[in-house]
Amino acid sequence: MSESQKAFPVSWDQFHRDARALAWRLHGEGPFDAVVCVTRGGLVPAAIVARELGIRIIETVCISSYGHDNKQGALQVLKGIAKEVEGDAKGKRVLVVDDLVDTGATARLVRDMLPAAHFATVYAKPQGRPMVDTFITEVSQDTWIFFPWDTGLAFQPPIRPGD
Ligand SMILES: O=P(O)(O)OC[C@H]1O[C@H](OP(=O)(O)OP(=O)(O)O)[C@H](O)[C@@H]1O
Ligand code: HPA
Ligand SMILES: [Mg+2]
Repeated sequence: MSESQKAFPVSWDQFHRDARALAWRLHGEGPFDAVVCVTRGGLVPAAIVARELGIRIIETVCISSYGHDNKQGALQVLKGIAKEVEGDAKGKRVLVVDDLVDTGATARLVRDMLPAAHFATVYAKPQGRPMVDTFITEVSQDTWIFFPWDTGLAFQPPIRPGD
């Protein structure tokens, strides 16, 4: 995260509520036969959505691009999608779940693999938003979202410095 970016910390509680809200919205879009989860960020929302919608076939597509410095590097597909989940219709009745879309590069790559799938994220930034079919909360492009699995409780200095 650079100094000009705003921080948007998300607690476990808030994330669960937002992922459940996503499941409610997706309930009207299905039915879906399988979930394809974009690891690793998509693992937690995929578990929540699959539980709510009664989907028991869960596949992963393993993609990495952002390092610990939160800078985007080249997209790397570490594992593709199994043929039996992809199906003949290139992802018809398949729900793809990720935690967020930022530039849209990851979503574009997965859409190329599964053009007929429904793509859902919990959060979306404006640049990547056109790549997503369903999302819950939009944040500005200059916001960095901090997920609960990446953070912990820490002292916060007061807004007004002093003692
Ligand atoms: O829209 P984009 O600019 O492509 O960014 C969004 C992607 O970046 C993050 O994944 P990351 O590559 O950091 O890997 P991770 O899920 O393992 O944290 C996030 O989970 C999305 O998958
Ligand atoms: O805002 C973000 N937060 C966490 N991971 C991310 N990967 C891309 N953008 C983000
Ligand atoms: Mg990811």
